[in-house]
Amino acid sequence: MISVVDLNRSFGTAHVLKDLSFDIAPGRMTGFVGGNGAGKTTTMRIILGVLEADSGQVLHDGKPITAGYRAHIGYMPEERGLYPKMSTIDQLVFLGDLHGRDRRETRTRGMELLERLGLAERATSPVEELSLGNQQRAQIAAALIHDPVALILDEPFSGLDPVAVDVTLEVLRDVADAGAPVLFSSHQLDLVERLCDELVIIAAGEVRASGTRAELLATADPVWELEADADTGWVRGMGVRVEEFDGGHVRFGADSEEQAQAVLAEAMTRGVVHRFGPVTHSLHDIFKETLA
Ligand SMILES: Nc1ncnc2c1ncn2[C@@H]1O[C@H](COP(=O)(O)OP(=O)(O)OP(=O)(O)O)[C@@H](O)[C@H]1O
Repeated sequence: MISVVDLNRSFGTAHVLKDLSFDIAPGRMTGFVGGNGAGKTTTMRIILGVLEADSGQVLHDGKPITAGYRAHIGYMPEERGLYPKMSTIDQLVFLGDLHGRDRRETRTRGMELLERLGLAERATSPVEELSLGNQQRAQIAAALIHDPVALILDEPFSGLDPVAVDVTLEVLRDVADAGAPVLFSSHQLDLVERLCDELVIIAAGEVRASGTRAELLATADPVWELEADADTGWVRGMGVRVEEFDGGHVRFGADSEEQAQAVLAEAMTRGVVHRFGPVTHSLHDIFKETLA
């Protein structure tokens, strides 16, 4: 388990991380979501030790994280950092060297990774000759080449086509399934919704919500929708919270299923009901609500 505990960090007068705390559990994919400038990259850089916090701690299994453990984390930084003139496979072997890995084994492992990521045919091309999406795949391979004990990935899916997203996801899932904690930031909520086991939503350097997808969805206020052939303005008098109203269509929050059913019963005495039921929330709704 990697834990960040009460992290604070300022740049000049801007206080960008404020008592930020969350866990990255082993064997889980944790999505780190927040708007531009929320503090995701700053947090990741502090976890990796490339930036210092003003206060707070990064723990590994409850103890201060060590340089030795950090060296074995697979990191994909926001500022991508491969050597443009070096071929992808040589790059991977070079990174393996830095981790003291056997060159022949690293080359084999590198080719396997490139194969899985759909980049094997370009293995010997200089990185600068790859398309942006393929450079991104090469970066993912670079984060994985030393069999990392944990993964911290800054926007790993940006710029990837849907097929590449799927293969990358499989590869990351394998790392998590092997027991490593995996944290990735993303703006793409649909992806986060599909990919991650746990979510941490931050805004202005503070955690606004965290938990599993189901836990977050359960925190959302239950909302119902009613569509009838007659005007539904009377719903306002039923003691529920009307969120949207447009003639025969109304969306409202109720404290209980019974209260919502009472609205349905009333609607049926007034005319034909075309549709009635609870509204299924998406993470997108939660995200908007959390950041509102
Ligand atoms: N080296 C720095 N010097 C000054 N300000 C910085 C520095 N690094 C980050 N900041 C500021 O800290 C805040 C948080 O930035 P950070 O990059 O962590 O956000 P983010 O959530 O990763 O955003 P994005 O999704 O846009 O990448 C921003 O206001 C940013 O301008």
